[in-house]
Parts: sequence; C-alpha cells; structure tokens
Amino acid sequence: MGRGVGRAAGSPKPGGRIDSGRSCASPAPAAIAASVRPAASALLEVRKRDLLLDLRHGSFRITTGQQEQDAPDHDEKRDEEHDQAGHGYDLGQTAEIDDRHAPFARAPWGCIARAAMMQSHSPWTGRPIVLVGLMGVGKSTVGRRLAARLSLPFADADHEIEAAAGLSVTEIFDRFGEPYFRDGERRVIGRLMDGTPKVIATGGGAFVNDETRNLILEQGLAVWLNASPDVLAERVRRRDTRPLLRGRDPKTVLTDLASRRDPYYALAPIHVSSQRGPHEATVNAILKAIGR
Ligand SMILES: Nc1ncnc2c1ncn2[C@@H]1O[C@H](COP(=O)(O)OP(=O)(O)OP(=O)(O)O)[C@@H](O)[C@H]1O
Ligand SMILES: O=C(O)C1=C[C@@H](O)[C@@H](O)[C@H](O)C1
Ligand SMILES: [Mg+2]
Repeated sequence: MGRGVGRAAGSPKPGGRIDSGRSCASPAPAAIAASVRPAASALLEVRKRDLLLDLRHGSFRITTGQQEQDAPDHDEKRDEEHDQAGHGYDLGQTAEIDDRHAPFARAPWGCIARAAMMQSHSPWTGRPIVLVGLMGVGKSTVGRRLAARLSLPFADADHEIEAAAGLSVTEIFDRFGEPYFRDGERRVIGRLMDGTPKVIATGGGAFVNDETRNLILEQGLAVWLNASPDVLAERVRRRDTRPLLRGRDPKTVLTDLASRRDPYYALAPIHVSSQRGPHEATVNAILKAIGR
C-alpha cells in the first residue's frame, strides 16, 4: 500500500522521468570496489580513533514512561500530537552520538557536549543539512523537527519523488522498478541541493549512490542517523510503505542492508545514534553534533 501523495488518480506521468536530468548508468563492478575501499578504510580509521579515545561509560537517558508511537512523516499534525504525548519506552531511552564510530560512545550526558564538539569536524555553516541512514531511523520525522528548530525549510526526498511522479514510492517500484526510482532519487536530490540552507531527509538508499553521495558530501552537511536493527525493525513495522520490506522479515532485511550500507553512511562527517526515545532527543543530539 502506498502513501497518498495527492496525485490525480490513474494519471501517473507515464514512463516519464521523475525529474529532469540525465539517466543513471549502472556502475561497473570496479567502480563499486573503488568506491567501497575508501569507505571501508575511513571506517577503520574511525574505529582506531574510537579505541584510542575510550570514553565508554553510561548513556544520555530520557525517560517518558510511554510507548514509542507511530508518527507518519507526512502527517505533521499526528506527529506533533505524538510528540506532545511523548514517545518512547518505559525503560531508559537513549539518544547519543553514534556508539560505534564516535569516540564518545555511550558517554554520560555531561560528556556529550564536549564529545559533540570533537565530532563536529564540519560544524554547520549554512549548507543544507542532509540526513542519511537506513529505513525507519527517523530521517523524515526527526528531519522535520530539526528544520523547525533551526527555522529552516524542510524537504523529504521520498515525498519530492512521489510528488514529481504522481505516484507513491511503492507504486513507482511496482510500475517502473527500483532502478527507475533510484534514477529519480538521484535527480530529485540533485535539485534539492541548490545551495540554500535547509534540512533534507533522504531516502534510505540515496547515499549509496556514488553521484548522490558525492554531491551531498561536497555541498551539504551529511548527518548519519543510526539505530540498532531491533529499533529499526520496531519502527518500520508501523507502516507498510517500504517496498524493500514487503513480505520479508524487517530485522533480517535491515541487518543485511546495514552490513552493506553502513560503510557508505559512515562517510558522513556527523554520526548520531537514534535509539529508543523521543524524536526531540535525537534532534538535540544532532544540534549538538553540528555545533548549534
Ligand atoms: N526518537 C525517534 N527517532 C526517530 N524516529 C522515531 C523516534 N521515535 C519514533 N520514531 C518513529 O519511527 C518511524 C520511522 O521514522 P521515519 O519515517 O522518520 O524514518 P525514515 O528514516 O524517514 O525512514 P525511510 O527511509 O523509510 O523514509 C516513525 O513512525 C517515527 O515516528
Ligand atoms: O532504504 C531504501 O532503499 C529505501 C528507503 C525509503 O526511504 C524509500 O526511499 C524506499 O522505500 C527505499
Ligand atoms: Mg523518510
């Protein structure tokens, strides 16, 4: 079932391009290997640094005593209601700088400001802030809140693609296939990266595309939102709008995607972990990480 995107029923743009631009040729295996090698070595470097700066203590915890609830990214009113009601679990909730790639993993709250400064290799200078990461991590719902906190426009790449195509993401996958969606995604993000300050939530696979990733890294400030497969699987179960998960066990798929995509996401200069907890905790962690 697709997300409603305000299209004229039965009048998709037939076989047309989702956005203006060039078509995307599949990368040759050698090109993929060349792209992955620096990603893996970057990851290794970060891990080495993590070992040297061993700040592994407690966690920044917020307890709201309520279950984390669904908050569809396109339903702002409902999202806000959930926010006011409070998200999360009756256990301690965590929003922290990424626990594998940052030197201040699981640091107590008092350490996070200092740690965030250490992590801010690229403090925000007004470039588009681009959220990347796996499905369900919160790019859309956190991104919209982040934009509100910074008084910036917000754009959701998935929604932009849907609006341009007059079809939901699921319908685009079904009618035209994933390569067509990826091509549209690349061009839509190219259009969104217009140099003006804004927050952009990407689709989960966007940052894996070499051209898209390079554009974001060159012209934006990429923030990797990360969460454990358990947390992701809980979140994505709430909506049946992700074609890559249809009829499959979400945790299995997300664990597999994480192993393949994390080396790419790790190339983002800012890493923020979004574990169980309110969206605002993740927003706060991002703001600290980008020096705001
Ligand atoms: N602290 C939190 N951080 C992020 N998401 C949360 C949080 N608490 C609850 N959620 C919920 O997780 C679900 C997934 O979030 P969202 O749709 O923003 O993910 P996404 O990264 O945009 O996924 P996709 O790549 O599929 O678009 C939503 O229902 C959202 O409300
Ligand atoms: O991780 C992915 O590949 C995807 C994530 C979603 O945001 C959508 O872009 C689409 O469902 C594909
Ligand atoms: Mg999204």
